[in-house]
Amino acid sequence: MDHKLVSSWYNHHTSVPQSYVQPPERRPCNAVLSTNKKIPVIDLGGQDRDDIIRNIIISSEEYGFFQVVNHGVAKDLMEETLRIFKEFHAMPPNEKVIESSKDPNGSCKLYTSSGRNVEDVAKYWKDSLKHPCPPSGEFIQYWPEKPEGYREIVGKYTQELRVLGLRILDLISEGLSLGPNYFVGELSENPVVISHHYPPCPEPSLTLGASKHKDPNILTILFQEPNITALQVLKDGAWIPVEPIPNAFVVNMGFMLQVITNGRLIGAEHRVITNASPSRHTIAYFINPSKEAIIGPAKSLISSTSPPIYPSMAFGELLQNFLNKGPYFEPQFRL
Ligand SMILES: O=C(O)CCC(=O)C(=O)O
Ligand SMILES: [Fe+2]
Repeated sequence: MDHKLVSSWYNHHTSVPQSYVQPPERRPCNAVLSTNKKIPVIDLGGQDRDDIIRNIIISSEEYGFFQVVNHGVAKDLMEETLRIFKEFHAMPPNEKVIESSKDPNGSCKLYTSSGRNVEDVAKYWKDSLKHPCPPSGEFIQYWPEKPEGYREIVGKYTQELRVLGLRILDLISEGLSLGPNYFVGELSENPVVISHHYPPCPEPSLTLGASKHKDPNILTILFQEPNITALQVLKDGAWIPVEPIPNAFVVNMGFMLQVITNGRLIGAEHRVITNASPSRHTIAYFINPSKEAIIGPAKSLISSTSPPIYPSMAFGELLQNFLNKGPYFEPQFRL
């Protein structure tokens, strides 16, 4: 694995290897960019709870994305966590492999490109470290021990992100009248954290850091490094760049939330472009259900005038279908 990591070889190249060149229709240089739309920003510290809920629902219906400020996660903890992940990706390749291979069952994983067994038409300019981070503390013995302080800092960060995630889901369930604690328990039991590293790329116009995709989960909370714009959200055929705001988080709905809300909130498609410099790091916190949790339209959202548009299925099975069939899955899955 170590020689395959983009970070291990990118600085020996002045052009991108052919296997990283995207087909013309996917290249950032041929993309239509949105000129007048912006991802909404929501102040979670605002006084008017109803107003916050209204903004969250409108943004989730319209964009499937919003950014949050005054979210309650300490700036120092965000910076510390970003620092520790940056240090991880800067370690020698063999050390990164050792630190991320402690679980024989592979719960903690260091991968490059999409991490899928079957590659897409072209590879992606990215290395990622991924592991579960459940509130029970299970799996922590398989997390990296280096850089020093990793487990303590990432443990603290993921606990705080869980609090924030459940708070946002609570506001969503109130906004949609799903009833209290709708997402507490099996719908949010299996969170995962991924630290993405997008090294500098000599030909950003030809490459992508991550493909166009919907997240296959309930909700994602992303911390992106300031000053580098690379995340783009697809709306009405044009890409909206998600400008980083210092100390803000980007929040997006996953496909499972789209199903639960019977298509009312959208799991928007998004992708990541590359930059000539500097390198970019992001931290994605994914709220995932347990494998057995049944994902289907919430009963309170369906009626004779609003029938279910999706069937119900165990998360494990739904995820497999979603990952195996890719973009063809969603139209097939509709009732
Ligand atoms: O790194 C980013 O900007 C986005 C990552 C992402 O979309 C994901 O992990 O699903
Ligand atoms: Fe994503």
